[in-house]
Amino acid sequence: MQTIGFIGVGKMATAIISGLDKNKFEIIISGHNLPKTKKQAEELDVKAAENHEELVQQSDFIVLSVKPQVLPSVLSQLINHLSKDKTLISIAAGLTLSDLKHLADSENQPIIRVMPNINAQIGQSTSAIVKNEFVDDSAYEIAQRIFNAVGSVHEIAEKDFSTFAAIAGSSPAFIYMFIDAMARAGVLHGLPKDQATAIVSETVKASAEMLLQSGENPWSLVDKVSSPGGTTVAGVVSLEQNHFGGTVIDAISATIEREKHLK
Ligand SMILES: NC(=O)C1=CN([C@@H]2O[C@H](COP(=O)(O)OP(=O)(O)OC[C@H]3O[C@@H](n4cnc5c(N)ncnc54)[C@H](O)[C@@H]3O)[C@@H](O)[C@H]2O)C=CC1
Ligand SMILES: O=C(O)[C@@H]1CCC=N1
Repeated sequence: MQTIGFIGVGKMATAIISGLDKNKFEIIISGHNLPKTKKQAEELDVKAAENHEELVQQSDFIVLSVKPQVLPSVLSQLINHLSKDKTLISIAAGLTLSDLKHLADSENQPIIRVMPNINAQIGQSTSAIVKNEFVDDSAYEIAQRIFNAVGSVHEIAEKDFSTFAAIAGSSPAFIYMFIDAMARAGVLHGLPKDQATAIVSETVKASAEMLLQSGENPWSLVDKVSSPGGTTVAGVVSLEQNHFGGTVIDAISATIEREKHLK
């Protein structure tokens, strides 16, 4: 059985570990506070390493799940313990395969970059994956299996990772903002907040399902909902007049821009 080590056990690592079948993968974790790591290991039903070095020694795959600003110092502690039969997987935003190779101080270290999202927590992450030339087919297939266990995996070119990170990694936050704003409008007009949030969430979920299942493009569905002289088109025109599309595009561009300056 392959052993997967997670360094940094915060929101993302916890979400991913929760979705993995412990009968198919051996899982080991290490953090920066041993008593806390041991408690997390108990809760997640996985092993705790005494330190990062021990984790690396015992792991076939090492998932770097710390913040991008912390990752360089973590990786610098691992340099002397890495070998070509161990694959590094980074889920950090903003650090390229080339940055990671440089930080690992190795010319031919197998490295995979993945961008998951918070929906891993319910087994529905939309993740992107890319590898360097030192990852063999079998390691790449196992890495894809790890992230397929918590959602879907898209192979994309590394040049598109910043864009993917914005429209899939960060976008759940923007979607929650949209849901909350619409629910608040429901409250303004008399509905209880919990009920309004549930109503909007169900509608957002079904509308996304509709797009995926029907294969129609979003604007043709907008037109289907908008009766001539009816209610929907009044709201559609108000959104347009208030720069809804442009505002969303600006937010994605700002997110992409920030990703490029994280390290
Ligand atoms: N939160 C999200 O929605 C997403 C996050 N990511 C990426 O995932 C990575 C982790 O993000 P989160 O889980 O959100 O952050 P987090 O802050 O919840 O988790 C990071 C964990 O690392 C631990 N840590 C700090 N210093 C450490 C060290 N020296 N050694 C070991 N552990 C240490 C912290 O105690 C914390 O538990 C980041 O690089 C982020 O860019 C990627 C996609 C989505
Ligand atoms: O906000 C962040 O930096 C991370 C990357 C994608 C989602 N959260």
